[in-house]
Formats: sequence, C-alpha cells, structure tokens
Amino acid sequence: MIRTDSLQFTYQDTQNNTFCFPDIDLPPTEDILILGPSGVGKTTLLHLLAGLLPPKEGDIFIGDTYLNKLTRKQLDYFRGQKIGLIFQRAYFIRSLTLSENLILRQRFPKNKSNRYRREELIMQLGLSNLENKRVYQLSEGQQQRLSIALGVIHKPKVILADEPTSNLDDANCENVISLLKKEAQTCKSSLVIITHDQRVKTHFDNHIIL
Ligand SMILES: Nc1ncnc2c1ncn2[C@@H]1O[C@H](COP(=O)(O)OP(=O)(O)OP(=O)(O)O)[C@@H](O)[C@H]1O
Repeated sequence: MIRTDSLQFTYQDTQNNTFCFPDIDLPPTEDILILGPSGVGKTTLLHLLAGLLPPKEGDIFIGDTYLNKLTRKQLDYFRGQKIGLIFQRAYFIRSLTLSENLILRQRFPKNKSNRYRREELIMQLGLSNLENKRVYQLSEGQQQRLSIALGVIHKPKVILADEPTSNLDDANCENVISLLKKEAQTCKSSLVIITHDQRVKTHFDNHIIL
C-alpha cells in the first residue's frame, strides 16, 4: 500500500517553482498510471515516493511506514527491502551475467540469495537459457525484462516504474505492461507507473494526470 498527502517539492536552485502533487492512495495489488507531459514532474514524484528526494511538505506512507521519519540510512535499507524500482535505463553490471546481476540484487541489503525465486522469475519473464549471458550480450527487450526481474526479485510492497516502455515497439510495450501487472499480483504489491507513453493508458483504469 502507498499513500501520500499534500506532497510538495522544490529543487534547491529553482526556489520559485514548487511542484504540488495530487494525493495517491493505492491498496496492495492495485495499480495506477501517472501521466503528463515532459518536465511536469513525473520523475520527481517517483523519486519522492522512493524516498530518493525529501518532500518539502506533505507525507508519504508505504504500508505502516512513515517515510518522512526515516533517516537516510533507514531509508536506504527500507528501499532495498520494500521498494522495487524499475528505470527506463536499468543499472546493470554489464560485464556480469544475467544470473550474477540477480544474485547481487538478492544479497542487497543483507539478504540471502534465493535460487528458487531467481529461477521462478527467470522462467516467468522468458529469460530461460540466458542466465549465463553477460548483460551486454542481451537484446534491448531482454535487458528490459531483466530490469523488471531486478525490480521485483525481493517481492517489494511497492513497484515504481519510470517510463518502462518508452524505448519499446508495440509488441514489447504490451509484453512489459502485462509482465509488470503479473509480477505486482504475484508479489501482492502496489504498482505505480510513470509515463508519457499514451499506448500504456488503455491498460490501466486508475490514472493521475500531472
Ligand atoms: N536536480 C534538479 N535540479 C533542478 N531542477 C530539476 C532537477 N531535476 C529535474 N529538474 C527540473 O524539474 C522539472 C521536472 O523534472 P522531471 O524529471 O520530474 O520531469 P518529467 O515529467 O519526469 O519529465 P520527462 O517526461 O521529460 O522525463 C523539469 O523542469 C526539470 O528540468
């Protein structure tokens, strides 16, 4: 579950430009799409929800945790355990294999690697037989699916995806959206997708337009 109340944010060097965001109240297993033109503050909102930026005003709750009260160290730990971040360009270690990237993610922070979960995800995301390929040897669509796997391998409470489809053709766009929805259902997570990709709109009932 994710809930926000009266969120506002200002970048330090742009004092006059305060972003005021609509409230979000999203139960587990539900999803929401946040749409809006370039520069309106979509990524800023996602970074607030992930605890990567501190709000100027307003509150953020994930489950029973009040994010505003956490120290930076507690936030890092919480994010590693409870939040799944999926970026348009994922942060892989390109010289490692697909499996090695997943193992590294599983061990952070302070978790044990779980082979069963790894194999389950690799199968669900259609990455079988690619486990030993290095990331730079994967196609863009395969890298996108690995980025989803890295975002959900720890069964986060909230999945936050920033422009997960913008570089993809129509078939891969459909595929990524259905994979994200499926993983959110499996993990009983709330799913927040931020995009300006109008193709994604038809797949979601809940929209917020910034
Ligand atoms: N670190 C920063 N310092 C100052 N201004 C910033 C910073 N990051 C973003 N901005 C500005 O804040 C505004 C919102 O940026 P943001 O990246 O949230 O928009 P967006 O809606 O995600 O855009 P896009 O769809 O192009 O990715 C933009 O005008 C941007 O220039």
